[in-house]
Amino acid sequence: MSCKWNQRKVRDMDFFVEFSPITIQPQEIELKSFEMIEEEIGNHSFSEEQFPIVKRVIHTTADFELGRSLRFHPEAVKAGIFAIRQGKKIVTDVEMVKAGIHQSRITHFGGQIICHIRDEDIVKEAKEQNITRSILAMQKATSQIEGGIFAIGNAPTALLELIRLVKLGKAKPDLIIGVPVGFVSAKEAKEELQKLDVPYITNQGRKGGSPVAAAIVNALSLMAQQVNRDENE
Ligand SMILES: C/C1=C2N=C(/C=C3N=C(/C(C)=C4\N[C@@](C)([C@@H]5N=C1[C@](C)(CCC(=O)O)[C@H]5CC(=O)O)[C@@](C)(CC(=O)O)[C@@H]4CCC(=O)O)[C@@](C)(CC(=O)O)[C@@H]\3CCC(=O)O)C(C)(C)[C@@H]/2CCC(=O)O
Repeated sequence: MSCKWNQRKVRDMDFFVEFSPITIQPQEIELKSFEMIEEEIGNHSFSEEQFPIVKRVIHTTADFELGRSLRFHPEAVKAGIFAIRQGKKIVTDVEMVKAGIHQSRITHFGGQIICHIRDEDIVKEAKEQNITRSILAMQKATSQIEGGIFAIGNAPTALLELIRLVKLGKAKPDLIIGVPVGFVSAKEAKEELQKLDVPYITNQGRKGGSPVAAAIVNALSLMAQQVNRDENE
């Protein structure tokens, strides 16, 4: 499908929506969405490499304020793309993040997505210790893998524990995607993350969530694929 063809289709979208919504192709809907996001976002200071991630988060949430609240460590995008292309593991805090990640784009590079929140040992130990499963799941993941991408979209305690483990030298992630949502400790955990000298992608404030974390990984995996294509040309 050529680019010109796509652009014409997008311009013709109003016609399709009005007269024949059933004929709209999924790709066309996504293209139209991204066109609308670019039109509506206005001035911003995100770099060329950061902007595709911002756009995908807005696309997922329809929330410009959330998109604009994203914050990037200067090395974050490069580190994320590199880790995916190296087939590094992706650790998620909850199953919702794992489910939202475009799996084949990760496995294509030899990568794997891991989530320990439902592991029997984690459930049992959390009850015994009376602490969150999220904390224990992070401890388990960091004890088993070197580097990797940690994508946290739900649990503030997962992010706080990961930060603690990094500070102790017990974890050295290639990238931390820290966008937990909510009222208790979510905002504060993200502020702490921005003090670390580890590549991170986060946002300011209470907003976030599993779809946001998954969207960020998906944007990075698309970019990793593009780098591969560019190198093979
Ligand atoms: C405090 C927690 C919050 N959870 C939120 C929102 C959602 N959580 C869903 C589900 C199904 C799960 N949440 C747990 C991770 C569970 N949630 C918590 C904890 C109590 C503590 C986490 C923390 O403070 O860091 C956490 C339990 C734990 O021991 O870690 C989950 C494990 C609960 C469970 O089933 O036992 C579970 C994840 C299960 C899995 O992946 O297998 C929701 C889908 C619930 C819903 O809305 O129906 C939802 C998902 C939101 C998202 O985008 O991910 C909050 C609101 C974020 C809240 C944290 C903030 C707050 O309360 O202020």
